[in-house]
Amino acid sequence: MAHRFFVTAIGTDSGKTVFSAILCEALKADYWKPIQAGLPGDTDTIRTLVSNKKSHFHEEGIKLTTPASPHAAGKKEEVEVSLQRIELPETENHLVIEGAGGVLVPLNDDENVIDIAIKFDAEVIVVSNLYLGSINHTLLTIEWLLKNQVPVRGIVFVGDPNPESQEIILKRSGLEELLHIYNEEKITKKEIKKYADRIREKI
Ligand SMILES: Nc1ncnc2c1ncn2[C@@H]1O[C@H](COP(=O)(O)OP(=O)(O)OP(=O)(O)O)[C@@H](O)[C@H]1O
Ligand SMILES: C[C@H](N)[C@H](N)CCCCCC(=O)O
Ligand SMILES: [Mg+2]
Repeated sequence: MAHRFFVTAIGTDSGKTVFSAILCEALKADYWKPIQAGLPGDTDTIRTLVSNKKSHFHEEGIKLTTPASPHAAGKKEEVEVSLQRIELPETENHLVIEGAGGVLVPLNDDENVIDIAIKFDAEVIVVSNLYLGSINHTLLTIEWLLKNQVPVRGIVFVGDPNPESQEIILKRSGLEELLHIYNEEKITKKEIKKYADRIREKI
């Protein structure tokens, strides 16, 4: 059966696109960014990072150029941002869907980015950066997801190892660590392939 994953994080600029590239490479999966706010778009970045020839990069659902929360970017550009306007691309392949920012980033007055994962029955993967303060951000994100019955596949840590933080997050959440992405000097196709080899057997 084809997997459908939704990659979220505990904030913005956290490594969702990098991890999405890794997951696409590991599964030769398709990629889709349902709401893009800001340039360059993540889909173009993913194209430069994925090496396999099977992955297909679908057109973004809603494209905004303003680097802001989708609700604000939509208002500024006079574009309607709503769940109803976002349609799943057709594919038989595994699909990696990348959110925008974190779970409760608003699309509009009533809807949030995470509603996209719920609408399309995707399993959520949480990218958790390791910085002072990240325990709270990570556990709040996971608690919200689990209390709202959103299926969470696991956690991906990004950054310098912090065993105390990682252990307590895993223990309190009961979730599995799927991958640890270290701080790399540069993110290129080579690093993406290296991490794809590590996550392949876990997913
Ligand atoms: N492990 C890493 N090592 C070094 N640089 C990284 C790593 N992970 C991410 N980066 C860099 O950090 C920046 C932000 O990462 P990325 O674009 O993946 O974040 P994002 O969560 O997708 O952001 P957005 O919310 O805008 O979609 C990028 O320039 C990326 O190359
Ligand atoms: C511009 C940025 N890179 C993302 N596309 C959107 C992030 C929205 C974050 C909103 C917030 O949580 O304050
Ligand atoms: Mg991104």
